[in-house]
Amino acid sequence: MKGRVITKIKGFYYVQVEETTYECRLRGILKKKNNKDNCVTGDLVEFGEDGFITKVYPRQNIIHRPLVSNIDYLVIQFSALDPKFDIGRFNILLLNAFYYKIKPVAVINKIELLDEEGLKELKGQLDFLKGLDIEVFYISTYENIGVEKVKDYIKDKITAFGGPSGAGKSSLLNMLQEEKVLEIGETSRKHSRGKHTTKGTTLLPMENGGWVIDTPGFSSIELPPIKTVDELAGLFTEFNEYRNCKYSNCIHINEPECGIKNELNHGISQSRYDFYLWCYKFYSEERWNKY
Ligand SMILES: Nc1nc2c(ncn2[C@@H]2O[C@H](COP(=O)(O)OP(=O)(O)OP(=O)(O)O)[C@@H](O)[C@H]2O)c(=O)[nH]1
Ligand SMILES: [Zn+2]
Repeated sequence: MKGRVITKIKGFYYVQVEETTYECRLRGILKKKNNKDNCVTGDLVEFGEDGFITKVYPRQNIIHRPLVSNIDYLVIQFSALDPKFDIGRFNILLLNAFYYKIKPVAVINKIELLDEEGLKELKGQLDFLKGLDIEVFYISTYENIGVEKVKDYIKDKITAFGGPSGAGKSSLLNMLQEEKVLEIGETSRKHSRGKHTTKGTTLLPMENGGWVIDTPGFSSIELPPIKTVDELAGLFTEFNEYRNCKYSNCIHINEPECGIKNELNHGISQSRYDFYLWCYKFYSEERWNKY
């Protein structure tokens, strides 16, 4: 049978096939010593009637904190106020999403705290997301505004969360996941779900299909291990269209006739370009010269 690993508890893998969860183990041949990546939460696997997993399907992506694979969306969640929205930190999360090949979705919570003027200003700051084909949801978990729309959008997918402390990630997670506790087969009861069992990352099912990852993973301050300036520029996907620079090795900083700089305030937003410069400075000073 083919199913999805939704959690790992003490060496057992819980594999969901439609409405049922099976307790499985990994075939020895699939185990590599000291390798936690053999089979992880999120993996699509093949298993037999004996409960042994015989195959782990190729992954679309994997992250290690929390350890989980095949993530479809990263919800980048901030609050409008308290704590105040921070475009710099927002861009850092966006960079992570592109680096780990996870489609980003922006969620701004606590909008009931903003007046009309404030909301307009915030929308202006996030206007560049249209050009990146990224959806933005303005929500309030307190007043249940916009939560259903988020739910619809991430239906049938695996969704991770990131954002600063206090943005309301736990509040949103609680509203997205299905109320009923997962049904786990008899045999597993002795191993599972006690308060003190060590448990891996868990996919929490949503009512209409799909899962949310139980632990918010990405922080708004960590920068991904980008190795070169080309790799960095490649993660600004809005640059792609305008890369008709005079010099083929242009890094879009001081060179003349740069296709990116020519597009400033047209195809390329100033705030994104400023963030690119900020990253370039950070990586070249703090990372790239320290081999
Ligand atoms: N005003 C307002 N407050 C909210 C809303 N949603 C959540 N909060 C409050 O914001 C605070 C932080 O919410 P959490 O859900 O714990 O935030 P979090 O992002 O999980 O925070 P960490 O666990 O620190 O990462 C709590 O006091 C919530 O009650 C909202 O829509 N409006
Ligand atoms: Zn250029």
